[in-house]
Amino acid sequence: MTTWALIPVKRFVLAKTRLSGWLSETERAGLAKSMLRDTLTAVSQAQKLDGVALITSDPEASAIGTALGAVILEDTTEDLNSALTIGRIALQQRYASSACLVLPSDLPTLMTTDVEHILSTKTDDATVVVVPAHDQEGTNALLTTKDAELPFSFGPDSYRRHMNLAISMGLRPTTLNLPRVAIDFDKPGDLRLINLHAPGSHTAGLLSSLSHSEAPFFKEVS
Ligand SMILES: Nc1nc2c(ncn2[C@@H]2O[C@H](COP(=O)(O)OP(=O)(O)OP(=O)(O)O)[C@@H](O)[C@H]2O)c(=O)[nH]1
Ligand SMILES: O=C(O)[C@H](O)COP(=O)(O)O
Repeated sequence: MTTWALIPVKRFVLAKTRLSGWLSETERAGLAKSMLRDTLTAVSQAQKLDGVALITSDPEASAIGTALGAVILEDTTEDLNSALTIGRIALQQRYASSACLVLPSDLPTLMTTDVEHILSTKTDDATVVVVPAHDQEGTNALLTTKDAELPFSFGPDSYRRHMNLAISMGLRPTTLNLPRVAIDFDKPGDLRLINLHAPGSHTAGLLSSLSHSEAPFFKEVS
């Protein structure tokens, strides 16, 4: 089985809108870049992967991806689920990929061993593995295989939706609760988790540089 990771990256100027009440567009873009670097650094070292692809329309994200060894797929849709669907097909056609691990680009505490753990759960050609976000609402990792081509349904409450979709297709999806995969950074309160679990990460460094500013964000969460 040939397994690829597929990481979607939204244009940095549009990133982290849920933090827009606390951080400027420039700060949010910087945060998204740092998180991409952390995520990609962990994923690209996974021995069980045959390749890593980014799907994006952002030139800077493409440059970061290329520098860290990823293949770049162009996002012509600017819609997450459409982009992932196109990306999965492209990986099948160009690289004979038969399993696809989707990971968002905002997992600053992710470690390579977490990726290996998810991949070792793959038992056959009809495997679906879902790792929920720490709020048990989002999907922070989704492994699908060629005989279990779950349609992508990211968006609010996607964890439950992905599980229900898999069950409705007659599949038996596996849920993995992996604390470091579950930590994404969507809301101010998530900052505590990052400082606690990934003190040496690009993301923690960026956040510490921002904390010297007057951003009200840090006052609220400290
Ligand atoms: N290629 C691509 N990636 C996307 C798109 N929308 C979201 N993503 C990526 O999908 C993952 C989850 O993103 P979201 O939670 O929707 O967006 P976010 O920027 O992290 O946060 P919010 O703007 O607050 O929702 C991240 O890796 C995003 O960069 C899209 O339209 N195209
Ligand atoms: O499941 C999803 O759509 C993405 O992971 C986003 O969910 P989030 O709210 O956890 O970022």
